Amino acid sequence: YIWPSPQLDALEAARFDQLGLDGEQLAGRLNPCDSFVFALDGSGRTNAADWIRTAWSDVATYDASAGTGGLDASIRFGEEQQRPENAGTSASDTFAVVTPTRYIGYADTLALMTTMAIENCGGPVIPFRGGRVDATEANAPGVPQPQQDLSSHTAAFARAGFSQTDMIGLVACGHTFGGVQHSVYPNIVNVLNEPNDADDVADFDSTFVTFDNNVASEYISGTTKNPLVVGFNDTTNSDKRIFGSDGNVTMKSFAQSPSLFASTCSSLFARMLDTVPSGVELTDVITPLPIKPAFVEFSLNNKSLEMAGQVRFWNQTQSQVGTVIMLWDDHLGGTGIETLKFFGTGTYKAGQVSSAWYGFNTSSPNTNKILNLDPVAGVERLRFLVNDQVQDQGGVGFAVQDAYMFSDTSCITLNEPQIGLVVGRLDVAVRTSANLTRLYIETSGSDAFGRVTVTETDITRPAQPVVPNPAYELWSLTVNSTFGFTIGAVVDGEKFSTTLGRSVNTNQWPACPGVLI
Ligand code: HEM
Repeated sequence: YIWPSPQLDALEAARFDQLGLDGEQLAGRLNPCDSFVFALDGSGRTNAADWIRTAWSDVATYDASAGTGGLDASIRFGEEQQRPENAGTSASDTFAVVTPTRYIGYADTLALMTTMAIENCGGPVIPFRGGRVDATEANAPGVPQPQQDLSSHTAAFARAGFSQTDMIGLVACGHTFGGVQHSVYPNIVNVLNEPNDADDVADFDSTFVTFDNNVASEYISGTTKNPLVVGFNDTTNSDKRIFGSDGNVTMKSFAQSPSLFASTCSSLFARMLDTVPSGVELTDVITPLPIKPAFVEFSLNNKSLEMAGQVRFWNQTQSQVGTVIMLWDDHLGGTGIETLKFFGTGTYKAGQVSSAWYGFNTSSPNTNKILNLDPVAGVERLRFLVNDQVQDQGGVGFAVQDAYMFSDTSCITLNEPQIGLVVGRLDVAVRTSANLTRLYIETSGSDAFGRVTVTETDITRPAQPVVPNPAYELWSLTVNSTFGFTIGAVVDGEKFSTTLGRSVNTNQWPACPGVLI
C-alpha cells in the first residue's frame, strides 16, 4: 500500500514493530514463548496456546451457509465463555489484556496475537489481513467438544467451511501447542504430580511450547501422550478419531515432512483467521513497508514550522542503511534537506528480524524534530536518499499534511489539582491557502460493547484569528481535564488525523499569559 493510510499503518506497525524501539505492546505478551502471565512460572500453561485456542473457539461458531459467526471476537462475551464447549480460562485470560484501539479492534487483535503466537514460537509465517469487525453479541454455540463422535466433528468443521482433510490438519496444527488441564477436564486428565506443572496440564506433544510436527510424528510412532489420543477415557479421545479418520494418510504425511506440516498449517491458520461473518471485508495481506515514516507531526512555533518524525528501514541494520538523507518538496517548488540520525533498532518475530529507525533531526534525538522551517514554504511530501538511491514510493513520495497543526501557543488557563481540573486553550494553526473545510478535536471513548468510538468536537474559525506568520492563522478551542486527544480536519474533502495526541497537561503546556498556576 501507499503510505500514509492510518488503519494499514497501525496494522503494519502492530504486526511488524514488535519489540525494541517503537515496539507495540502486544508481542511482549508472547515473549518468551513459555510465558504465562496469569500464574506463577511452572503452571504448565502458556499465553501463546491460550491465544490459539481462543481464536479457534471464536471461529468454530462459523456457519458458512448463513454467513454468521467466525472471527468477530464474540468469544469475549461471558455468555460464550461460560458455555461447556469453551470450558477453561483461555478466552477470559486473553481478552483481559486486550485494549482495542481506534484502528485495531478486539477481533483484529485476536487474529494478530494468534498469528504472532504461532510465528514467534517456531511456526510458519502466516499471511495476515486486518479489518475484522467486532461482534455486539454472542454467536450461536458450535465449538466441537471431545466427547462428541467423529460424524459430529466432521459436520461441525463442514459447517464452518472446512473439509475432513482440513479438520485433521487444523486440529494437528492447533494441538502442536498446549494441552488439556486436569482442573477443567478431570474426566480426561488425572492429577499429574509433576513439579513443573502446577496446573496439571497433559500436553498434546513433547514440545508443547513451540510449533513443530511432533504432534504428528509422536502420534504415528506410537509414543504420543496426547490426552485426546491415549486418554484413559476413550469417549473423549477425539484427536484419535479425527487423526485416524482417513487411515492416517494425512498424519503420516505430516510426520514425514516438517515442511509440509508447516506450509499446510500456514494456509489453514490463515483460512481460519480470515473466516469472518459475511459482509466483512478484509484488507489485503499486510506486508512490511521497506521504508516507513512514522509519528510524523508538525507544530507551529510562532514564526517557524517544526517537523517531528521517524523513519523505519525494514529488515536492515544501521550499517546496511548507512547515511540517510531526507528531502522534502515544499509548496513553492523548493526542496529541503536534512541528514537523519540513527535512533534505534526494533525487532519482529521474537528478534529474528531487525529494522533500523532514524529520527528526523541530528541535534535533538529525543524530540526527533527539524526546527526553523519556513511556514510559507511548508512541506508537501518526503523522499529519502539512501545509498545514492531515491526512495519515494515509486515516485509519489511520502505525502504529509501541513494544512493544520498544533500551535505551541496552546496554554493552560486554569489548574485545580485538588479537584483534578485542568482547563486549557488549544490553538491550532490553519494554513490559509489550504482547502480546509472542517477542523475538530477527536476524543476516544468506548461504546456499550467496548469498541472504541471517536467523538469529534468542532473548532470554529474565530472572527479575527491571530496571524502569527503570513501562512497560518490560529483557531482555538477551550479543552478541559487531562484527557488526550488528536486533531482532525477535512482537507480537500478528505479526513486527516494527527498521530500523537496532545494531552492537556501542565507538564506539556505553559500557563497562558497572565495566568498563575
Ligand atoms: C474437534 C476439535 C477440537 C476439540 C474437541 C478440541 C479440544 C480441546 C480441549 C478439550 C482442550 C483443553 C483445553 C483446556 O484444558 O483448557 C484443547 C486445547 C487446545 N486446543 Fe483444541 N480442540 C479441537 C480443535 C482445535 C483446533 C482446530 C485448534 C486450533 C487450530 C485448537 C487449539 C487448541 C490449543 C492451542 C489448545 C491448548 C490451550 C492451552 O493449553 O491453553 N483446538 N482443545
